[in-house]
Amino acid sequence: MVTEIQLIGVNKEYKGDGTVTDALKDIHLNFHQQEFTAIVGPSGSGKSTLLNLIGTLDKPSSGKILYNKEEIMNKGANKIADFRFSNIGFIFQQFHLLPTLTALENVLSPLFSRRVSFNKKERAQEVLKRVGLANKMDALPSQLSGGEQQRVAIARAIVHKPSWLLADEPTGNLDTETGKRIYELLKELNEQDGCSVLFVTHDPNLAANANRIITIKDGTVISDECQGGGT
Ligand SMILES: Nc1ncnc2c1ncn2[C@@H]1O[C@H](COP(=O)(O)OP(=O)(O)OP(=O)(O)O)[C@@H](O)[C@H]1O
Repeated sequence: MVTEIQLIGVNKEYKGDGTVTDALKDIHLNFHQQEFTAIVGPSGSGKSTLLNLIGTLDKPSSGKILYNKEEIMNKGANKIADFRFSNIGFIFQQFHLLPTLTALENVLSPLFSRRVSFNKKERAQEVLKRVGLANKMDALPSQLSGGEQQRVAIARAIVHKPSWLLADEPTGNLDTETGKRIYELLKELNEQDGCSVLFVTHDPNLAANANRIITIKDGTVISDECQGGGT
């Protein structure tokens, strides 16, 4: 299990149409197991880029990211995918559910073609119950509210038992009250199930309740504050 993630001198540039965007510049950060961290900053400051790099969805242009002191992105594509499957769950603002699959099938989808030590269907049912959707397993995404869809997406993100949950504006598409409940669920997964959580948010109230707040501006970390225990 990955207990520590270290970013050492990480840069990310995007090249295209003759322009180069320096999305992240010389980032040095350490993340530890069971932290509950908010990443904040203005639009375009590099928050999603940071999350994608930590989640092995993309490679730094230079610098290193170490997982328990090991570099993963220099391995082959299959090894990287296996690593991601074992360790990381993603949650997005837009939910990204497959519209023709039921809630249960959506939650099962990361397990297709994967060999696991548990019963897939039982595990999917268990995580749907865990997020409060025991009575919606057979519903299609179109039959669910935004908050319920995000719960399905969270169940899908944790079905393979990752130790790190990376959430890119998980409440960005939800009204304040629903967003708060989704936030509470992430907090519960952190405190009760031991998931490390890194989440990007524009909501200062949600960020204020995290244990650690990292502020990014123009691709650099301008502050990194730990606070005693959150709520
Ligand atoms: N695939 C890409 N190709 C080119 N430029 C990109 C790409 N992805 C992001 N960028 C640029 O990199 C910078 C950082 O983008 P990023 O999405 O990480 O910011 P963000 O802080 O998450 O923004 P927001 O809060 O608006 O989602 C921006 O200038 C953006 O335009």
